Formats: sequence, C-alpha cells, structure tokens
Amino acid sequence: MATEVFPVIDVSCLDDFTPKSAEITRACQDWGFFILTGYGIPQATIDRMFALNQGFCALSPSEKSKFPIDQRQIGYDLKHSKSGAHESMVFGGVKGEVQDTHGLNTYWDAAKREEIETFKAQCHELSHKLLRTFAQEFGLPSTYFSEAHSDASNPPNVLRMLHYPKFETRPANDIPRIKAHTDWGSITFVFPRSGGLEVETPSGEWLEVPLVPGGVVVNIGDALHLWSGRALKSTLHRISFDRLPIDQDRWSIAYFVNANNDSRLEVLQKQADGTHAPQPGGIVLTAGEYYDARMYGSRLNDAERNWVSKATNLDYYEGLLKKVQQVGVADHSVVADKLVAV
Ligand SMILES: O=C(O)CCC(=O)C(=O)O
Ligand SMILES: [Fe+2]
Repeated sequence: MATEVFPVIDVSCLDDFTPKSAEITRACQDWGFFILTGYGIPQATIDRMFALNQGFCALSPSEKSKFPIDQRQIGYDLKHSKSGAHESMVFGGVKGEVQDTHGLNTYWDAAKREEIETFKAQCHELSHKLLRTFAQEFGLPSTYFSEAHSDASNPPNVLRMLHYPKFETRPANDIPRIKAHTDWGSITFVFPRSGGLEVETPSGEWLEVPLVPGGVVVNIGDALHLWSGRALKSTLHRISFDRLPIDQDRWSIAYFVNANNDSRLEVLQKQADGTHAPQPGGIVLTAGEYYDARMYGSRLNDAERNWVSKATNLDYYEGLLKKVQQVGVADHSVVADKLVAV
C-alpha cells in the first residue's frame, strides 16, 4: 500500500519550507512521522553532540550520578524501569540555559557549552520553519503556532542525548528499551545513529524507521495533535529488545519542541472552505496544564505513585484530567487508556 512507505522529505536549499508545506503536513496527518533531509544543521555539529554524549556516558556511574536531572530538566537521567532502559544527558530550556554554572552545565567548559547552545538554537529554528508550515497549510496566520514557541515566551524545550546500552543478559520482560509512547509536546526531532526505532504505521503495524543518511526523524506530539483538532497525528513509537538486541547499543539525540506553558491550545476545527479556526465554545487547556495532566497521568500509572500520595494539590490534577478527557485527546494512543483508568 502506497501510504505504508515511510515518508522522506527533502528540503535542501530551502530557507523557507513553503514549497514543501503540503507534503510535510500530509505526512504529519497520515503518519505523524517523517524523515527530513537537507534541513541545514551541519553534520559536523550533530557528530560533535554524539561525541560529547559518548564521552560523558563513558564516565563511571558514580561520576555521572554527581549530576542528577533536576526540576529544570537539566542533568543525567538513568532509567531502568517499565518505561525504558537507557541513560541520557538532558539540557532543558531554550537559549541561555546551558550558559550558567549549574548541575551538569558545570561539567562542560564554556566552549562546549556554547556548542550545545548553538545546536539547541539550530533545532529551535528548524522547529519554527515547521510550525509556520502547518499554520500556512491550515489557512492561519503564519506565526499562529510559532509565536507560542518563541524564545521570548520561554518554552520548556528539552534536548535529550540518549544512550541505550548493551547488556550481558536480557533485562526482565517488562523492561523495554523505551516503551511504546506518544510524545507530549508539539514536535520532536530524533537524530539517530543506528536502527531500532519503530513506529505505528497508518494501518496499525509496527515498522522500523529507515536510517536515511543525514536524515532527522520528525514527529508530532500530543499537544499539537490536540491543538490541531487531531489533524496532525501523534503516533505511538517504541524501541524493543526484539528489534534492538542486547548485544547492540543505540545512540540518538532527541530535541523536544514544546509550547510555552501559558499558550492556549484552542482546538482547531476545519471550516467549509478548508481553513482552520478555533472551535467556538470549546474547552481550552493551556500547554502547561496539558503537560501537568500528562505528568500526573503517567505517575498514576507508573512506579511513581509515591509522588501522587505526597502531592498536596490533587484537586488541581484531577480537574485537569477531567478537562483532558472532555477534550478527548489522542484516542488512538496510550494517553486515553491512562487517563480513562484514573
Ligand atoms: O531514541 C529514540 O530514537 C527515541 C526516543 C524517544 O522516542 C523519546 O525519548 O521520546
Ligand atoms: Fe518519543
């Protein structure tokens, strides 16, 4: 079936993606995923990011544990649970966050911090080109989505440099490389070094994302799915030990593009003339409320019930979950199962 061919879109030599906006939007409507080539971030910069991550991950566990991930989503994150088995170096925030002397940032000298900062800025700029593309295709002002993601509004973007390690013996059956999930935010970029990432195809099969030289994997997250009135698809993806056996490791870099916390996700509706406009009288969540609801939902369903039992503002979270259920977000995904189970 033609639609089962994983979309690969080349934007070489295009400063503005307008000539490709229909193709890009179609891929995000059908698959929620595509591979973008020719997007302009130099390969040397990406290679440097991998080298920095490989250097850090080679440190001893006790060295790495000196920089635990903090509230600002900066630091070293080690997971070995039902959600996945991986380690990552995480740099939250937009421009400037890596320049201070805090946590993991103190590990790197100023020159390397600047390299990370530059890479973040390049990812940020790329995300804006895509956000403008979607707005244009929906017949909205071109900055409709991008202004909610501007540096000035301080969106909680996250750069996560990942390593899925090799193992001597296979971990317990309920521990995946990374569990099947949808992302929470607007757009995710994954720069892969090796195979193993699988996505749910439009016909509901698991398919391994092809490795395309110089390609970045782009996918839509739940917040933009909700915001677009589900026109843009937030698709399940995973990495399993069956696809990525224990004697192989995987390095990847993920950049999560999120709207700033107080942007209003006014659910869009397609109009008779094909353009989109906010649904009149619809429930409006802010991006921050949506992220809080997702965080709460995942903690309820995860090993972190401890956090829930200690939370003092449960009414706030319960209220958000109700709103999310009423909006009916992502009915095809794990989100609904999690939230309905509450
Ligand atoms: O490492 C990958 O390729 C996927 C990472 C991912 O899906 C995530 O961190 O949300
Ligand atoms: Fe993901």
